[in-house]
Amino acid sequence: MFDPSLPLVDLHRHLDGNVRVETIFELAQQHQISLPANNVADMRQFVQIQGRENDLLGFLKKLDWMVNVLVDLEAVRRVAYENVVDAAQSGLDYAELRFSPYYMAMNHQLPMVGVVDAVIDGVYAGCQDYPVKIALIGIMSRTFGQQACLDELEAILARRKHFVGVDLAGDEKGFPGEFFIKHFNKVRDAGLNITVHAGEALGAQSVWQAVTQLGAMRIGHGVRAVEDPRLMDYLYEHQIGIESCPTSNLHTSTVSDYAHHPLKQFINAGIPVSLNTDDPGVSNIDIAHEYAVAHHQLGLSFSQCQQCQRDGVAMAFLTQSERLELYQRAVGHIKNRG
Ligand SMILES: O=c1[nH]cnc2c1ncn2[C@@H]1O[C@H](CO)[C@@H](O)[C@H]1O
Ligand SMILES: [Zn+2]
Repeated sequence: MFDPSLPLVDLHRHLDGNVRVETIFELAQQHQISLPANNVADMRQFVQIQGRENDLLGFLKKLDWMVNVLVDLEAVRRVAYENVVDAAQSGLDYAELRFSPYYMAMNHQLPMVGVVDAVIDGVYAGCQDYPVKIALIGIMSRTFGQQACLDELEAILARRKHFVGVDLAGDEKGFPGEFFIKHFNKVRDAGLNITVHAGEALGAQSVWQAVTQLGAMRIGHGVRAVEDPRLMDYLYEHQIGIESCPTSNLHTSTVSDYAHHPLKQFINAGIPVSLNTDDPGVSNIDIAHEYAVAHHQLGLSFSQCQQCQRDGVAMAFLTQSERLELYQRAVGHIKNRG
C-alpha cells in the first residue's frame, strides 16, 4: 500500500539478483550453456524461491544461475538495461541498483572493470529510454574472501564517479565484517557512502560491527538488531536507516513468518526504514508487493507506509536538491496519470 503522490524508491535492489528467467534461458541457448531445464517455465523453480529456503546460503544459490549466463560484456549490458526497464515498469521513480563486479565476472573470466563499464553503459541506455532515475552501489561479495573483495573494490573505484556507495554482501556468517575493515577505509578515503548487509545471518553484534568499524551509514536488512535495545537506541540517535526487505527475509528464513518481522519495532523506535525488494528476480516480487506485505501482513498503517516512502527518499544516497526533484517528479506522475 503506497501513496502514488509520494516518490516510490527502492534502495536495496541487487541488479545481479534480478535477471529475467527468459533472459537466462535465451543467453544459455545462444551460448550453449547447459541449464537444468529445457524451457523457461521449468527453469523458474531453479531461479525463483519456491516457498522458502532454509537459510541465506540456500537463497543465494538461486542467484548463481543469473550470473552463470553472463558469457560476455554484451550479456552484462543487456542485464543492466533490462534492470532499468524492470525498475521503471514497476513504477519506481528512483532505484539504487547494486551489483558485485567479481560475482558477475567470475564464471566466464570477464574483466571486472569491463563488467563495471558494461553495467554503466546498459543503465545509461535504459535511463535514456525509460523515466526512472538510477544510482549505482558497488558490492563486495564477502563470500569470495578478502582478496577478491579488494580486487572488485579496485574495479569499482576505477569508475568511482559512477557510484554513490559501496556495500558488503554474501555470506555474513562465514565472512564477518571484521575481515573488511581495510576495505572500508579505502571506501571512506574515496568519499563514497557505505551500506552493509548485517543482522541477517548473524545477530546484533554484526550490526554493531558494521556501524562502529565499517562506517555503515545504512544497514541492509538489520533484522536482528532488535535483539539489542542499546543498539536500537544507537541506530535511533545516529539515524542509521534500515533497508528493510520483508519478503527476502522470509525467503532466507531470517524470520519464521511475516508476523515475526520486526519492521514495526524499528518504526516505533524512530529509526528510519525504507521498503525494498532485495532480489526481485529471485523472490519474484516487485516493490508494490512489499508495500502490500507491509500493510496487510506486518500491520503498518497507511501513514506508516507513507513514512517508509519518505524515509526512503531521506535515506537515499542523493543530494538535497535531487531529493526535492524526486518529490516534484511524483507530483508530475499524478498529473500525467490524471
Ligand atoms: O539477501 C542477501 N543477503 C546477502 N547477500 C546477498 C543477498 N542477496 C544477494 N546477495 C549477494 O549479493 C551479491 C550480488 O549482488 C552476491 O554476493 C550475492 O550472494
Ligand atoms: Zn541484499
